[in-house]
Amino acid sequence: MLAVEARNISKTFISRERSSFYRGRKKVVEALKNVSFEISSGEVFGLLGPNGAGKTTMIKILSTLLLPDSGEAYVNGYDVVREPEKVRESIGVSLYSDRGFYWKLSGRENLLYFASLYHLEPGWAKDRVDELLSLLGLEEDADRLVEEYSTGMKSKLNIARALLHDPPVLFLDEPTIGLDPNSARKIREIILELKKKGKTVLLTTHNMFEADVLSDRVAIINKGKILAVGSPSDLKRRISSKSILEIELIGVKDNGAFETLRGLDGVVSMAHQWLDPSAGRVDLKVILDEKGSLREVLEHLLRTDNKMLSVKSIEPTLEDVFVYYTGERLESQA
Ligand SMILES: Nc1ncnc2c1ncn2[C@@H]1O[C@H](COP(=O)(O)OP(=O)(O)OP(=O)(O)O)[C@@H](O)[C@H]1O
Repeated sequence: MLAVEARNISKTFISRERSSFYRGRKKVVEALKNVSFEISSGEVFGLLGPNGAGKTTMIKILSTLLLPDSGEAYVNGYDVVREPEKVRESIGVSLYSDRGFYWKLSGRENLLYFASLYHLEPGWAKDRVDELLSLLGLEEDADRLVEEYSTGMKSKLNIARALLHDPPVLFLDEPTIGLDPNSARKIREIILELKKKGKTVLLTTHNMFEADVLSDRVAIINKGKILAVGSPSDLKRRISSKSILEIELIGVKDNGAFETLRGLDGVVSMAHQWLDPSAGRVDLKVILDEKGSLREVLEHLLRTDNKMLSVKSIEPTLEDVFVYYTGERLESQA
């Protein structure tokens, strides 16, 4: 059975820029362009893409918080536009941008308050809150004020709130962003625990490791378009006949030092990331097909006046799949 179905969803935002120079200039952003995908019941599905790719917009549409301009979407079989109440009963949502807790209440009091908003029967709600505090590992901090919570604790509380009414489908927007490695690992364990309980999870992330370890299937999204969908191993297999080089350079003045590589025979895609702009340190990924030559790439780079710190031939990761399809890195560039 399909838990989520999106068919040709498009969404454009029109806003006014507020810069003093271009006061009121109209800005049009096509956040989603004909996006389609399906998620089976019980699946963990990752939407992987960089900042601004359209991931949160997609989650907001599926959560009935935003209306699509065109296209159709169904959650748990219900139409997000025509049956929003039924959709809301079926989902738990944890949006990165909106934690919205009451800081002067404890974690437990917050959950009990939100349970009352969901009209959960008070006796049942108390047990449910205890169960969720334990699932999320928040028992010890349950009676502290939320204003004293760390970012990780607030993220866990956010997921607990999404689970209060025991919905079959969960939408988690960047569930581990800004967390220390331990808290991030804990959240990932919780997501896998939820999968074991039969929940369907749609998570958005710009972290390829997270998408890889958690998702049954991943959709790679960039600039409002889905570029590829498949299991992490499927996606990596699509580029397994290519050679992926990771080259670290120092003393690079500008992109011109490596951009000309694109013209070399056999270079199918490449993307860079500035590691330390003041020292000109750049991490460069180059994807070659069978016509490409490592020697030619290195000779080309040595002709410029930067230094090569390391060259590695690596196994494909989801980030390389992203580079292959977009010619960009997933992480932000300087
Ligand atoms: N309410 C809005 N008004 C105008 N533009 C918007 C609005 N919401 C989103 N956008 C724009 O739509 C695009 C997609 O944004 P969205 O938040 O969906 O991306 P994202 O993939 O979730 O990235 P991030 O992780 O940075 O939130 C961006 O260019 C964003 O600036």
